[in-house]
Amino acid sequence: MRDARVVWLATPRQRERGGQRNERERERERERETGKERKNGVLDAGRGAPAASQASRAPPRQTGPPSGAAAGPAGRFAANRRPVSPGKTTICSAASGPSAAASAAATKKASAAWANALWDQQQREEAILEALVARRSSIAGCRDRREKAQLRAFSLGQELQEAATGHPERMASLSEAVAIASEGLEVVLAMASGDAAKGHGLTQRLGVEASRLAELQQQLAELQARELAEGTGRRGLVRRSQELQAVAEAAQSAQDERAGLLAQNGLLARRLNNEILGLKGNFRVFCRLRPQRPRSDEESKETLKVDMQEDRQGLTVFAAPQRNVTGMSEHTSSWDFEFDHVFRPNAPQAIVFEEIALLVQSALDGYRVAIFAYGQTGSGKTHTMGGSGLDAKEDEHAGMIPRSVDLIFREVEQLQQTGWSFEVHASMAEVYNEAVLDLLASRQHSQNSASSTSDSSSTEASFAMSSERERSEAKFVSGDPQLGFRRVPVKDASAVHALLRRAHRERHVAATTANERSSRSHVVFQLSLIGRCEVPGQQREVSGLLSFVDLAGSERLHSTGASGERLKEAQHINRSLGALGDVIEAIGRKSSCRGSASALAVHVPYRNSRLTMLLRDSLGGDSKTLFFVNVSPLLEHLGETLSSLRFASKVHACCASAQRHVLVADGDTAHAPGAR
Ligand SMILES: Nc1ncnc2c1ncn2[C@@H]1O[C@H](COP(=O)(O)OP(=O)(O)OP(=O)(O)O)[C@@H](O)[C@H]1O
Repeated sequence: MRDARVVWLATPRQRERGGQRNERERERERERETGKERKNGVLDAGRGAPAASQASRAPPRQTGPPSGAAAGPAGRFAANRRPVSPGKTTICSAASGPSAAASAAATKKASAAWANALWDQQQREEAILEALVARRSSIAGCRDRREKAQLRAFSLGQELQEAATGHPERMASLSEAVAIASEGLEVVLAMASGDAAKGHGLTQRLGVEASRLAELQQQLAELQARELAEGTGRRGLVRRSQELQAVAEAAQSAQDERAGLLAQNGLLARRLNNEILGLKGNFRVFCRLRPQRPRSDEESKETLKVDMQEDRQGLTVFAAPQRNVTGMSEHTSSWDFEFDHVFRPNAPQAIVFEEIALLVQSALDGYRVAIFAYGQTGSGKTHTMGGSGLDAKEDEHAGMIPRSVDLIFREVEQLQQTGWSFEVHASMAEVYNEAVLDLLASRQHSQNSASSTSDSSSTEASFAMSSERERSEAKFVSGDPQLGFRRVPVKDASAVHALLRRAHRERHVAATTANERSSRSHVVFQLSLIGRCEVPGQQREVSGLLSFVDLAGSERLHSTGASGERLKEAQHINRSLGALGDVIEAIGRKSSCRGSASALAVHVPYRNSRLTMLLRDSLGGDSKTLFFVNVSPLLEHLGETLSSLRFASKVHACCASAQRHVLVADGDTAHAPGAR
């Protein structure tokens, strides 16, 4: 376009002047060349046959004249001016004389040299001519081509001028279009530039978004993988939990079955236990001899002579030998007694407890069990029942009560594993001069909390806060002592031990104010046991009662010579012990005629004393009763010892009689309330 525009911009006048100048130059050039040709006229002849000139150039420089005439200008020149051979020159000189010959030879030689030089010059000129001819030919060719090109350019210029002249409007419109297109292009370029900037920003954002997207995709993939894994894990957990549930159900059913079997086994064991007890007798009497206390005033006193046979559960008590009136002979009185078991003075508490453990356990089967300690003052009743201070749970001297409490709660714990649950209540009362005192009553306000916890110190502290007046006023139970009794719920053995310690202190306080009242009163400690079995198909409820009775020391009024308060106490004690004996004797008779109409006619005089009223539920019927008769080792207590042993022997006789009747009437059946 630009070339076209440049060509188009030259004016016709300019182009005409350019053409005239070129033409004049060409004319001048032709004249110069024509002039040259005139000067070189010699050469003009050979211009028409350059090929022949070329061919004549072949023979090289020679020492003699050419052998023949050469064709063409070179040949002609050679024919006119042939170089002279020196040999021929010598021959010529010999014919005309020696000096002439020498001169001729020299001339010949110079002529040969001149000819040769001329020959060389001629050769060079020919070469130049040939080059000139070739150049001229080339120039002529160029000139022709230039002329043709000038003609062609001229015609094209004319065509262009015609085209420009004939289509100005189109050119203008094209130019305008080009301008518009240029503007449009610029706009497009500007837009493209803006778009490029925008595109760059967008590209950057796109990059950020792309990386964010990639990140999100990766997170999604991770989540999906995790979800897959969790899904697998969840499925595994569900499967595992189902398996565990199945195992748990199987274990539960096995446990139920085991519990059922255990319950049945326990039941059978207890039935067997109770049958053994039944065979041994529901009334039993154990005799326990107290050892002589070392390092006491007893060491200097005469001891009672007692003979115990190995092959039987009995003993023979000997009086001191007595001389007859003449003094010539000596007589020793002796008394034989039979009991269910006799413990020697050195028998430890644990051995004694072994003998009563089954009896204690039967209270958990719904039996009413009563364990009495009977004997004169200082014979070891309290020691047998409570041990050293009633709180020696872990002590080897711990008595039957703390050991029984521990056993009961151990058993309760084991029974819980077989589907049993127990409610245990404790009560403690004292019967003094036919009055019943509730030893747990004064702290009733704190009993519930005290019983539900094994923190005995807090209960003791609260108990200590109440004044002695409050305690003494609150403790007396009027009316039916069984109804007035407070039964305190206890959760474990330590709660019971705490109660026992406090009751012991309470009793001790009373003893200081009432002068050895402890030995002049009966103390009754009871645990009521209500058990429920929840095993399917074996549901039942049992209610047992375990009573420990530390009886007041028996006393022979005529031998002690007591009077006043002591006499009154002794009378109450003897009366209540007599009433107890009567009740036991009536129970024995009733048991003897079990199953007959006369059994109904036997009246059991429970209401003859506060003690028997209190123990009404613990005596008779299907209850199990054990009497410890404690014996002092001192000879000086022989009278009291014999009295106690006779009382115990009477009880044992009744029990033995009743037992024989039971065995005859019921065969080997032992009555088990829990088995009903
Ligand atoms: N089996 C025994 N072994 C060792 N010491 C004993 C035994 N029995 C009793 N004692 C001791 O004999 C003394 C009197 O015993 P204990 O107080 O138990 O008699 P008690 O019959 O309860 O008297 P009381 O009727 O006056 O209360 C106590 O010091 C006691 O420790």
